[in-house]
Amino acid sequence: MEVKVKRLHPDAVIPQYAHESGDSGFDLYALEDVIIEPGQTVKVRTGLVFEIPEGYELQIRPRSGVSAKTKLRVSNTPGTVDASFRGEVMVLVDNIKPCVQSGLQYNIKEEVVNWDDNYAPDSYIIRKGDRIAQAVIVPVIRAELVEVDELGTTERGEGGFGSSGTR
Ligand SMILES: O=c1ccn([C@H]2C[C@H](O)[C@@H](COP(=O)(O)OP(=O)(O)OP(=O)(O)O)O2)c(=O)[nH]1
Repeated sequence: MEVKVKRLHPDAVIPQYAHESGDSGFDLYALEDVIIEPGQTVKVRTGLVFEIPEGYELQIRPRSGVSAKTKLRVSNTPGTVDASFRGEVMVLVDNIKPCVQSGLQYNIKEEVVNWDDNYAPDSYIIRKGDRIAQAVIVPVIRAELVEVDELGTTERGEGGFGSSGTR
């Protein structure tokens, strides 16, 4: 399947699947440097516009490495990029690191990059070209939603939210 992608900036990186086959997704690259302070949510530019074929969507998901190594999280995972969307794809990222006033600033490898009172403590810097998230193209079903008075019964019924216990 072919998916058209347009760069809004010459520095935007056209993503590729890392392996010739078998990868579900391709990484999304930050277009520019962004500092994220503790508790902050930022929109990270990719510099890319996609033309997703009708019947599909692009989902933005976290990279496990970034989640395992840092306190950066994709805010709205999975982010939905609609087939009809012709704007720049942005990645919403939260810094959930509690601010302990350490004066340290980290990069996405969780290496300390600054120790300087000019930087907000416990902030992260995402550098231009960092792979901050991944994207997966998935089929979607557009259902016809029909209002009714009665629904079919099931064994589970209304049980949910831990009703079966945790073990
Ligand atoms: O992480 C995301 C999520 C969404 N979008 C873009 C593509 C998507 O098609 C559009 C709208 O997203 P969504 O439907 O999640 O936003 P909404 O809050 O429901 O706003 P809208 O009223 O614009 O649909 O924003 C992104 O670039 N990144």
